[in-house]
Amino acid sequence: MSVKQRWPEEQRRVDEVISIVEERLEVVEGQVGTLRSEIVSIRNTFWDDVTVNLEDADELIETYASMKQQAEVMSERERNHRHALRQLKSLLRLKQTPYFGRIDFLEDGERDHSSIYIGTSSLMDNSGFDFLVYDWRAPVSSLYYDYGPGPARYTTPGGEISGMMELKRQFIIRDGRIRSLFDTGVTIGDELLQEVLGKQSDAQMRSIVATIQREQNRIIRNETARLLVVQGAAGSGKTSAALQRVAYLLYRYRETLKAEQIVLFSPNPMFNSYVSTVLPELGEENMQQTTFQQYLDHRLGREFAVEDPFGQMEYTLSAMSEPGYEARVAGIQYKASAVFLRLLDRYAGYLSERGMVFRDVVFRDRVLVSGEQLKEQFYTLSGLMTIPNRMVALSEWLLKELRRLAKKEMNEAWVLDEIELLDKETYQEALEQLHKKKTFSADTFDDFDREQEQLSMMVVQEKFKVLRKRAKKLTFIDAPAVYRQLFSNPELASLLAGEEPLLERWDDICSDTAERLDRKELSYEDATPYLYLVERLEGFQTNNSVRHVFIDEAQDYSAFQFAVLKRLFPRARMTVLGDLNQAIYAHAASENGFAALQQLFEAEETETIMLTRSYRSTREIVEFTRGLVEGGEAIELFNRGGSKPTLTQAEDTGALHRQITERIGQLQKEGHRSIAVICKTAGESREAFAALQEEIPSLHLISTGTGTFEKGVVVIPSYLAKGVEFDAVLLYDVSRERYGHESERRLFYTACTRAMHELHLLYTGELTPLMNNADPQTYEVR
Ligand SMILES: Nc1ncnc2c1ncn2[C@@H]1O[C@H](COP(=O)(O)OP(=O)(O)OP(=O)(O)O)[C@@H](O)[C@H]1O
Repeated sequence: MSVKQRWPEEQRRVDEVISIVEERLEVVEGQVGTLRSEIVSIRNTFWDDVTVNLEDADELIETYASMKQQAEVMSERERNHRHALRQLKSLLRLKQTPYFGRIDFLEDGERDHSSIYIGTSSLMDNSGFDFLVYDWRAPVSSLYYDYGPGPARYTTPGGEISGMMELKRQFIIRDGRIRSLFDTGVTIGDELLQEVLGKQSDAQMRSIVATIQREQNRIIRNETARLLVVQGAAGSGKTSAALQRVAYLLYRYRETLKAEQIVLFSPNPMFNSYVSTVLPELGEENMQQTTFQQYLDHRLGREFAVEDPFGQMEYTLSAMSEPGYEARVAGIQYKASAVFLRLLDRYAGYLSERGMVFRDVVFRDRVLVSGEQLKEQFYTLSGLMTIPNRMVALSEWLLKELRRLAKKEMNEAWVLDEIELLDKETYQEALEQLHKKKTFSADTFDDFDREQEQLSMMVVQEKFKVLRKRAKKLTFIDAPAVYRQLFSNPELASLLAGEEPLLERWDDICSDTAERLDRKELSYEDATPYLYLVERLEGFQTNNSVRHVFIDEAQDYSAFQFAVLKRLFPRARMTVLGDLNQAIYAHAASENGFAALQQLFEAEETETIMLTRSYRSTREIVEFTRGLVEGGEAIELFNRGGSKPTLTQAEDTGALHRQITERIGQLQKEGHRSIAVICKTAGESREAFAALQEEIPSLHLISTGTGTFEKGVVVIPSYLAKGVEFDAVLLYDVSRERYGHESERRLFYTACTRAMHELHLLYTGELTPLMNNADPQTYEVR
């Protein structure tokens, strides 16, 4: 029987499942309603049911027990309510699309095959014994992703099960109706994928559970690696695989792993909003999402104005003719490298013996304990102790000193003045304390002196509070000066450099760095090395509750960033996803792939998975874009046809804008919903926006401050388009003037690879040399 003839039979099953879903929905809706009113009622009558009596200790205990009991009842109801709501949402999803796949599997040793239907969550039949739908994350479901018809096997907690897959069927079901049905011979048939990929993009990323590819499934279900490195071409599904992996882990370890124990580091806040719907769509809570910059701001933002990566990017892209440009770029590369990391490690070793810089402890413009004294004391502590342990010991020493100095301070004139200014209550309080201590008696003739002493001590202690607090927080370490020392003492720097010579332009880098530090500015390239040094001195901050860290766009991370993250999350496994062809930051030029990261883990703890096939863009777009980068021929394309990218030369800027406006109008007519005009920098984006806005009133300008991903027509700087995609992309002015440097190749490639269905390049004047290696057959000149 052909697959089409199977259609009515399959639709009948869909109907049956949906009617069961509807029955369940009715029950769960009732439960949700009842629980909700119970919670409201408990909230309203909370105090009625609590016996409040605060008269004596016994009554107090009883009151406490009664409140606790009431609170427990409440939290149990709330838990049940949350659970019922989850069930409700999952049933609502099943009602629309109960499943997307079916496999018939004959297990070895069995006579009959079982039909396994796979959907976004499990559904049991009314007997409670059989699954009408299996969750896509169940062990048996991996058969669907890993095999086509033929011998197949899967792993369960109890061992491996093998057998024969007799059928593999895919469905597109919407609103309870089967829209398409395919039987496939190979792993996940191309037809379904064609259909999914051919669609217009959304403002938010979609889940890919119905069409996960075999190599992506290896990423999603990996449970062995401590460090899982995914290197994949643009559009190969790295982010998608990462998000489905989060959903998988939450399912697989549902007893022990909570969403807040998973952190995703993304390239920018807009990207966070772009991916934030995938997990809820799969019925899971979102993991924590952040950016590395947010972490830097949190750690260093109080002390410095910390430059963000986009500030640095704008500089590297637009300040080429400024004096000092080359030196700064060389500095950016050096300061991100493993060589500089080793230098800082050696510096920490050096500081262990000499060269630490401490701040004076100042009180009322007087130095109470000088930085020199602290330094002397620090180096009397045993060198066998780590620096952070010595700092703790130093802090204890300082606290003792402060106690001693406080006594001395009591005799200072300012203390008397302060006492006179004390208000009545404070005065009274001090006397009461004195009574309590029983040092004050009516018949002693030195009562006045004691009273004065007590008051003086109180005044001084109060003023010293802040000094003690600072001592505990180790603020006596002058970390900016320690870091600055490296850039103001050339002998020290070359001593530490050892056999790994410093840059030729070291002097320029030094003056630039020192000047910025003096202005309380921390450039992006200095921020993480500085933080790393601080942590080497104070001890690494750790977060022990996080179990999984995901780093997307990892090619943009430096050796330092990885080192900090590894130490920050000592109990976490890491999943790191990146594409070296999209390494757009200046520092990446000197980096050797993910080598710096891999060095942080044992080789046997690390697994690497390559994704070579690009799913985002049409065949024509991939044929063009892969010609732009070295090694691009290794990128495989998914055979989804479209039109060739176009290249148009405009006579002047006015003509360029007219062309873009026309092209956008046409694309909109063709039904494309998300269209991006990608410019190189923020400045260029503003120019383009100003020129195009009048003709295209719905145009949005995206800048670093944009927090949510916008649908529609947008103008966006290239580096912010990272990780996201659009139905159609227009590259604004691909002239030699804009993209004249080899160092911009990866940025250019990244911008072009954002296009799903249409890519148009426009320019004025001379064409960028970055197009030189593109095969002219792969694009159309218009
Ligand atoms: N197995 C799949 N089934 C359906 N769609 C997929 C699949 N894999 C990837 N895609 C789609 O391909 C597009 C690119 O995916 P994604 O953004 O995850 O790739 P990426 O490797 O992170 O890309 P980039 O590095 O260029 O940002 C998305 O639209 C995604 O939905």
